[in-house]
Amino acid sequence: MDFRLADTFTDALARLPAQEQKAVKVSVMDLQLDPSAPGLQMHRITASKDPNFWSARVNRDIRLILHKTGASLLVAYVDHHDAAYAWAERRQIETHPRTGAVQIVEVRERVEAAQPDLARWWTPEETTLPMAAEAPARFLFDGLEDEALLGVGVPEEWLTPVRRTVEDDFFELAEHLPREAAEALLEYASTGRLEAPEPAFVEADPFEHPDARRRFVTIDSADELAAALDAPWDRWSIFLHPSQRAVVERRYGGPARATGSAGTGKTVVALHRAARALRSDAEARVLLTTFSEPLARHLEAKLEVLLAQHRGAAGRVTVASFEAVAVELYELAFGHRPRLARPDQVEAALALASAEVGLSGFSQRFLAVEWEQVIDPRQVTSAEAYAVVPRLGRKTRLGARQREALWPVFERTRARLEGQGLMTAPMLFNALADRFEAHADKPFSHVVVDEAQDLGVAELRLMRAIAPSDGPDRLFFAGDLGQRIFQQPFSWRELGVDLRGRSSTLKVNYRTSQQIREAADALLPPSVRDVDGEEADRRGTISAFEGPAPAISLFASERDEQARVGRFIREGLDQGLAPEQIGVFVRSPRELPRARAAAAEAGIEVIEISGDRTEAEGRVSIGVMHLAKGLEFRWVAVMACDDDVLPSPERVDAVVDPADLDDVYETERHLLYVACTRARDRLLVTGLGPGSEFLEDLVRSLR
Ligand SMILES: Nc1ncnc2c1ncn2[C@@H]1O[C@H](COP(=O)(O)OP(=O)(O)OP(=O)(O)O)[C@@H](O)[C@H]1O
Repeated sequence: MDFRLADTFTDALARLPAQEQKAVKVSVMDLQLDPSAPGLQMHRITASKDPNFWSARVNRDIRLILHKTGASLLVAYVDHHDAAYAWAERRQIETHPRTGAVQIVEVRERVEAAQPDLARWWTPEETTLPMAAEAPARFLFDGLEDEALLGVGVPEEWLTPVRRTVEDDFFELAEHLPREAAEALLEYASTGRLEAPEPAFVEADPFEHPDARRRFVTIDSADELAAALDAPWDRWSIFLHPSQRAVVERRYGGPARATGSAGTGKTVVALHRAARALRSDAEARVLLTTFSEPLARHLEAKLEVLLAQHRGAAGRVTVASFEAVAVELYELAFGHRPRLARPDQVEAALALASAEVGLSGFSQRFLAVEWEQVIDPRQVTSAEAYAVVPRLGRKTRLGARQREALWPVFERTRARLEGQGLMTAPMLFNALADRFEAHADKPFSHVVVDEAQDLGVAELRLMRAIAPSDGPDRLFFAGDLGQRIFQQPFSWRELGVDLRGRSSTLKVNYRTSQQIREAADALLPPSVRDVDGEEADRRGTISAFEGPAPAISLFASERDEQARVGRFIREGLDQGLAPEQIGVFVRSPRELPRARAAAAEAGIEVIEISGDRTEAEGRVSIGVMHLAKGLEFRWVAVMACDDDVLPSPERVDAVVDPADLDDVYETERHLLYVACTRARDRLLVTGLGPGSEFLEDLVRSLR
């Protein structure tokens, strides 16, 4: 007999107090060992339309709800006695006649009995369209055939309510529908496209249908059960969206990538891929890497959840930032720690070299950009190499003469840094890439990279060099081109990382409400292509839940702005949020005092997000937008979006190549997008009037 858990059970378990959770876990473990479990005093729930629902006694008050058939025992729910019975009486578990997926379906009569006002959904003749003052309401799905609605998993009994849904009712209705149906309808409501039905899943076990697997998990061992019961609040660790699962389970013959807008679960997919490599291959040595150490620590904590019952696996995985892993590998390979040059040391070396050579006609700024974007990452180490290096995307053309004149400056700069025993980060990555490219013996069997949009040329070379180039699933990248804030675009294919046919886009946003996501998406083009022509398309993305629209306010003075953000923070705290569930972001350190002042207005302590820490109990997190990446908060305020703050005037002024201006604008937009998409439930964007030009797109999306 198959033993299964439903997400409705793990969600309900997560809501119980710790003591009761413990008792429930013991009962569920007993049940797995012996499905007849006489100690649990099972009773059929006769008031349910579904004859297979049973209750099982955990203690005097708590009841498990089980769904038993000849072939399957499903733990469906848990709650206090009356609430548990009411849950089962209101539902039935059935295989959808068209899709073939098992669903938990709410029974019409019970819904009507519990919420009489919803009876209107089934009485179309009485449903009249409410008259709105501005836009007249309309039935959202009136034009769809039954067959189309059934094809996306709408239960038969719910066809009428779906047909009669008006916009204001939609999210309430969606709560009652299986997720696959709600998502398909939401996509239809926002794009006018209804996904084509999959061929029905007739032969196989209906619990194995991809839509069933997002809510039911089959448990094969006591270890698996313990892992699921230990972290019931980490839904992502067990229940994946079919599009996530497809990427997690696919066997890739070459490097592969998952893209998707912020919050679609790219990190979740990266974590599952790393865990899968570790579990499926006892010899695997996996690198899971991302762009900063705090994010690496977040990944590590989450990976622990996935590997809770695979103790041996933990010793075979390294979780570290791009730079930290490079430093560690360098030490192992060369026997000493690299000393990394600070930006001011590089600038000083360039200035000295330029003076020594007597270079004229090129600004200091030009030299710095040429070094940062061409010479250093592309490891140009000779005049001959510089003469032919492609200066991708640079609009300032450099003829042979000019390159000849410039080369001695870069040569001396490199020599000076080396003489001081210093390396830049790209030098470090390239030195290691050279070393490992030449060796058949690689430090890792699998490399999984999160935040891959911010890999530079040298980092990508390194990632490619430290895992074998043959064999499946060696290199996996998760990233969103719309969140690129550090690196210039370049061709991955030119570096031997060809993603053609192995790039997938995730479309369901689990983090951010529909309203916040729609506003933030307005900051970016709907679809972008990378240098190699691979498309990342944000169209058709939907959020798993809805909430209030974001608020955008401009003020005449910083004091007024701070008072508004202070009230926002206080409101969150008064509504029961923990301070660490609130984040406040600004463009640069110069604006941080404004965030501090706002928190002071709310009478709450802050922690400043840094390279080492992102949150602290009892404190609101404040930080610059660059460090917002990968984080999430229930409520977010993005402050100081003034017209002379965003885009950063320093960056705009420093542009020497006209091509860079577009890139500065693009990455400044990305920063605002990253900051806004950290919000789960509420977003407030503020600034001094007239405000950043980027706010116009946000405002337009709210009209
Ligand atoms: N299948 C799932 N079930 C439940 N929650 C999920 C699922 N997938 C993702 N989430 C949750 O959604 C949120 C966003 O996921 P994640 O951080 O993986 O997204 P992302 O695409 O990497 O975001 P970003 O681009 O902003 O870094 C997280 O809180 C995560 O736990």
